Formats: sequence, C-alpha cells, structure tokens
Amino acid sequence: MICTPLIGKDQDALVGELTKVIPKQPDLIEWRVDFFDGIANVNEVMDAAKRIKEIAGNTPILFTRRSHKEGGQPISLSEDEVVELYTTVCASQTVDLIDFELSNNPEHFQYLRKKSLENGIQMVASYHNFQSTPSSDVIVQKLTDAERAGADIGKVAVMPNSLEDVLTLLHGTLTAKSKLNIPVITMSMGGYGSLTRMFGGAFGSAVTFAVGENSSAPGQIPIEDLKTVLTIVQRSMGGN
Ligand SMILES: O=C1C[C@@](O)(C(=O)O)C[C@@H](O)[C@@H]1O
Repeated sequence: MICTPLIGKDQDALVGELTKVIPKQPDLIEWRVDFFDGIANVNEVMDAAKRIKEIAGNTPILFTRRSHKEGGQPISLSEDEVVELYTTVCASQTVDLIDFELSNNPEHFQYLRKKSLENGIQMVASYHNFQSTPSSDVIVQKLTDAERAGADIGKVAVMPNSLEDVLTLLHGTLTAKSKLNIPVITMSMGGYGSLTRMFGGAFGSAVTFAVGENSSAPGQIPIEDLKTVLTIVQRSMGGN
C-alpha cells in the first residue's frame, strides 16, 4: 500500500494538500499533526480532523504526532497533553489508525492501546532513527517489541549511511515478516533508502510512504513514479 503524508500548518493548507493528493489515489493518508500550528488547541485539531475525513472519504487516515526526538517537529504540548489529544481524536473516530512511538512511556502506550481498541482504531507502534541503521537483530527486536506491546502494526524507519545499511534493513524486514504475526512497515530514508521505498514490499513491508503533494521524510519519491515501479515489480514477481 502507498501512504502519502499531509504536513499543512493550518486547515487551509491541509485542505489544499488533500485536494491535490486525493485524485492521485493513495491507499492511506497520514496526517502529521506535529506540523500543525494549532496542535495545542484541541478544537482546532478536531475541526481539521473532521474536514480531512470529509474530503478523504473512504481513504483511511493515519494520525501521527512524530516526536522531536524521533525526527518530528518541536511542539508545545507535554507528553500527557499529547496522550489527551490522541484520546480525543480516537473518541471522535475521525481517523482509522494512530501511530505512537515505542519509545513513549509504556503506560501512555497501553492507555492509548485501550482507547484505540475501544474505538475500532488500529495502532501502529513505531521506531525511527534519523542518524544510522542499527543491526538487523535490533530492527527485528523493535518490530517484535511492537507485537508484544499489542500493536496492530510495527513500523521502523532508519537512515542508511551505505548500501550495506539498505541490505540490513531489508534483511531485518524479511526476518521479522517470517517471525511475526502482525504486518510490518519498514523503510530506509535518504537517497540510498529510496530503494527500500520501491522494493521493500517484496521483502515484507506492507506500506511505503510517497510524496503526494509534500514530503515528510528524506528519500520519499513522488506517488506517480512509485506506482509505475510497483506495477512493474508486482507484474514481474507475479510468477513467484
Ligand atoms: O514514520 C514515518 C515514515 C517516514 O519517516 C518516512 O521515512 O517515510 C515518514 C513519516 O511521515 C512517517 O510517520
């Protein structure tokens, strides 16, 4: 599946992005709420969430606050307030999935697992490293931790500093895919990492992030280009 991020600073910008992205038919849309200037005002967030849902129609929405320490934008909310925001968004059922980092307070994680389940919302447990690529064992461990924590989906995004690092991510993905019962989403970022955005699906990654209108991480490629590549990959691997 292809996911395109929204990074608008206000509702008008988000609507503008979404209006351009929807005709490109992503499978999933991620709202990166850490880019939203009104993040500290729950009413503003809820208004925007409802508007996004209206325009997105049947395309599922993934709600993500990426923390500053894992590569997101700095925000003024405390971690308790972030959890409150996620709770309100879950209760409103304006989103279909939430992304919450594995490094968050385990009590917060379990609280949101409960709230998401109560509202029929899927939970992605994520790990990001914008500096380097850990070993394949560590990548598999992060995805295993996601499953153990009760997440519906595990996600790992790492930075490669060499082509070997790209192989490490793909190897970790393939291993995790064969060991775990939940779907995994993995990617390497940056120039080298763009290979994983095109070919990661063959190694077990369930979702790849692409540019619909704007990019949210280094190495994302335009959805039009990605669709061309995925069509070729799927057609040529069809016999296997
Ligand atoms: O975790 C991810 C993956 C990502 O970092 C990427 O590299 O495509 C982009 C983020 O918006 C998303 O939350």
